[in-house]
Amino acid sequence: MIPATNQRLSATVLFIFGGSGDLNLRKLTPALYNLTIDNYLPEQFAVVGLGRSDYTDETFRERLLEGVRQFSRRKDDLDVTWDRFAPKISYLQMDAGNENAYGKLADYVSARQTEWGMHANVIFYLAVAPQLVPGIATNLGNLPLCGDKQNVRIVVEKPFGHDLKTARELNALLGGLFAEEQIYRIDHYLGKETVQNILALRFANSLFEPIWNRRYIDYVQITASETVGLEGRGGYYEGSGALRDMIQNHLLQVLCMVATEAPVNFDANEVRNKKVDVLHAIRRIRPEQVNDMAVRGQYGPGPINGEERPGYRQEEGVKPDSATETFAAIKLYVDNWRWENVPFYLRTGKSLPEKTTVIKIKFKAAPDFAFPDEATKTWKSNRLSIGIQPAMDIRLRIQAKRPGQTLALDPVEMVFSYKTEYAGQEPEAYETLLLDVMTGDATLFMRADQVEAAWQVVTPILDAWAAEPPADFPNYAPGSWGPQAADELVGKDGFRWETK
Ligand SMILES: NC(=O)C1=CN([C@@H]2O[C@H](COP(=O)(O)OP(=O)(O)OC[C@H]3O[C@@H](n4cnc5c(N)ncnc54)[C@H](OP(=O)(O)O)[C@@H]3O)[C@@H](O)[C@H]2O)C=CC1
Ligand SMILES: O=C1O[C@H](COP(=O)(O)O)[C@@H](O)[C@H](O)[C@H]1O
Repeated sequence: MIPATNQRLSATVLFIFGGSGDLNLRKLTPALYNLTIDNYLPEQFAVVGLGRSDYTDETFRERLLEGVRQFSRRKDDLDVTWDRFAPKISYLQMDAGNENAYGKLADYVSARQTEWGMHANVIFYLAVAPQLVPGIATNLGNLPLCGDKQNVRIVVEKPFGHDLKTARELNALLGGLFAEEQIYRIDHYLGKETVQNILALRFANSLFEPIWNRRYIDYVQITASETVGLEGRGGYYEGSGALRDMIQNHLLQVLCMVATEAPVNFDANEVRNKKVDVLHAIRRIRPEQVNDMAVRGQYGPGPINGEERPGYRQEEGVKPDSATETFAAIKLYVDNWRWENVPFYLRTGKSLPEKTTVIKIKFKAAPDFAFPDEATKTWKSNRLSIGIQPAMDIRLRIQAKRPGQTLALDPVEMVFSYKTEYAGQEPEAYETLLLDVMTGDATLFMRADQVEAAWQVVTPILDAWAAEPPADFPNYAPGSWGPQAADELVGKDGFRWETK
């Protein structure tokens, strides 16, 4: 989390493997640029992009400036701030598979330390495809400078492993090369303001905690829907699918924020211990239960918002008979004192009608016997909606008396909106996360056991789906809310999906 005060950071060298890639262009450089505007970066700061592509420092900076123009949340005073930031950027052409090239990184750090006259923190950010991670980590781990547990950190992007086995292998590899406190496994949802705010809402207000349990809550729904299709990421997505891409990481982390017990303090390990307890408490789905607890879908061709779209199987990099799911909905139970038998429904998908991530917490209905029948026609139970994005808000639905001489009731909402309250100036997730890596705060990052516990939750579903290829793919139209079976998943419990 960004420190309450504009605390001074130590001198830092940040290496970005995948400097020439999309993540750096869209997210990392715009985030660093915004941290520059806010004066969070230390005076002695250097960022080095790495890749095989041919750039000079100058052409690399030009490319990144384009990225800032296109993707930064703020562009005001662009020339002035860019001139302040650009000299800190350089490019190093290097094939990550060439183990002899890594000495150059150590030389670069020594040169900066000599120039600055001080020791520097060193961060290696691995913004590369997952298959490159073991090799890069091994070469870095062999550098003597990485023995400095205090000041050298490695950041690993998602996906963290392809399944439980490969996640364990990667954890074992990283654990043999680095101390756990040096390893920062990114889940960018944890950097979102609205996700962090769940803990503030729950534990900085006395109002909610007494009713935040099975006695008062009917169910929890977490939806992360996207209108986009593959956006050229077929090569990655085809081997992943919605369950691995979104639920194993982002949505389970959001579930943990909703379900966790109160931490005693906000130390990284305390918060992560409490969250991993939730993952351990999730009821294991037995193979014969998978069809009752999980639904998968894949979009076909068709129009979305007036635009004709190819089906998933027609996208580049996708097999014509692909069994990869672009939609997944699952039902989970958290078997502990607080949550016994409260269903948690999670769903995500591509080519859906809207881009939204929202949590709906539905409370049990109040008894209505005292009110006349006419008054209860629109009776709705209380519901807390936590808008993660694009709407960043919290809405509490209550019943109100409609003004007039008759006793009629309407459901109405009490709203807290970031836009009205904070003028929409929230930092992007990557700003928060990069700053956290620089300050050495791992609270919002995944610990090895958390990643593995999350894989354990989805493993039975992944196994069952792999064993039985879907017979009905493609089974939803672009612009719809996924396959009909997803409605039945909640419908058979007497509920329906809620986005509005
Ligand atoms: N893009 C996004 O919005 C998001 C991406 N991620 C994750 O970030 C990671 C990177 O994704 P993304 O930026 O989209 O991928 P890209 O394909 O755009 O970039 C891959 C990068 O890896 C570099 N690279 C590939 N092979 C080598 C090599 N042998 N030696 C050195 N560099 C190499 C490429 O550089 P060059 O070609 O110059 O060698 C390029 O800079 C992935 O794990 C992805 O899942 C996570 C969330 C969002
Ligand atoms: O990690 C990923 O997240 C994005 C969605 O992120 P958001 O912040 O826009 O909600 C998703 O499109 C992508 O497939 C996935 O890899």
